[in-house]
Amino acid sequence: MSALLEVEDLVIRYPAMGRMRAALTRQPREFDAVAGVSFAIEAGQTLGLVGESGSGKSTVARTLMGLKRADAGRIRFDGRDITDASAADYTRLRREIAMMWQDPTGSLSPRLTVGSLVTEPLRIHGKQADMNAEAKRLLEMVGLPEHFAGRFPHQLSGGQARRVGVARALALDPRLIIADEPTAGLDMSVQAEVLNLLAEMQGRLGIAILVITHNLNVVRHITDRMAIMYLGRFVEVGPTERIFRAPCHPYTEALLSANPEPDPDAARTRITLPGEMPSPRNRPAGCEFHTRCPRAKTLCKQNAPRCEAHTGGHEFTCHFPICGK
Ligand SMILES: Nc1ncnc2c1ncn2[C@@H]1O[C@H](COP(=O)(O)OP(=O)(O)OP(=O)(O)O)[C@@H](O)[C@H]1O
Repeated sequence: MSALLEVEDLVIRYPAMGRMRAALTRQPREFDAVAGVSFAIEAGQTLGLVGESGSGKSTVARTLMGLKRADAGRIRFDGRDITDASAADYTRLRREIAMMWQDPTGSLSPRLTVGSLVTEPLRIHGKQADMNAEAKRLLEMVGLPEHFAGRFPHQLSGGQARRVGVARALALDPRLIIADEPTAGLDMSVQAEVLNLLAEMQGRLGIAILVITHNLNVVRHITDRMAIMYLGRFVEVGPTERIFRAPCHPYTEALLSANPEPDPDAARTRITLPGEMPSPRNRPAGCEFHTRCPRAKTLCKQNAPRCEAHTGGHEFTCHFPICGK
């Protein structure tokens, strides 16, 4: 049986400079913001896409939502190849793939009531339904009282706005939700509420979720598998608990070490990476992480490592993995 979403060798480019400048400097006109990523999400599974700002997470999400074209590779949803889907195809696909945007208050139209906002996807897709009853049902699903239907976005707290975002995403009974930084800007206690809500929806409705975040607590809380992105590529992919317990890639190790552990006995020594992530417009030779890697050796500067696989779908790209080959 094939996975619900399958992404194979996805490459996504942006223009680096104008034609004239490219000719004068003999530099390529485009650069790979996403440089060949592959992953699959089974029905009802949750995958976390993690990485620093600029690693290419949002670009992957935009392409999955049909807002940016893939330059190479394939995307299949429920067995259908949607790589070159038209705008009309995407209108239909948005019934099955819903997006939860990063800034919920900013993405909610200020003049619409919460009731209209949560039922808007139904109207856009021409669904015939009793909208008041639908608003009530959707608000109930996300734990908001019925009278919230009459409120406006500016009257909502950050956590309530997220719940409205989840309700909108659920309106068309999607099979996959793409959640971009679902807890950004929320207090810790509200973050936990929103994550519990997503986990509950996933468990109750069997919806698959792709979570895009740089917050490792989010990943640990709700994902089955995680993929760590660096410069538009995956450096490590595998079962979330296993990676938290025993990361293979030094970049994953550094990210995990910077994440506060709930259990102080399990706290790791913090690893501070030198410098910033290089630009994908100018990739380092050899292993692209070698310029910041505390464990880099001569080989890393010369040769790009191959992807190695452990059992259980745990893969990593490193010459000298921490977990052993
Ligand atoms: N419209 C654009 N035109 C040119 N380059 C872009 C564009 N959007 C993003 N980029 C570049 O593509 C790379 C990947 O960006 P992307 O926004 O996907 O990263 P991200 O990991 O989602 O970051 P963030 O967490 O800040 O959203 C970065 O180098 C970024 O500067």
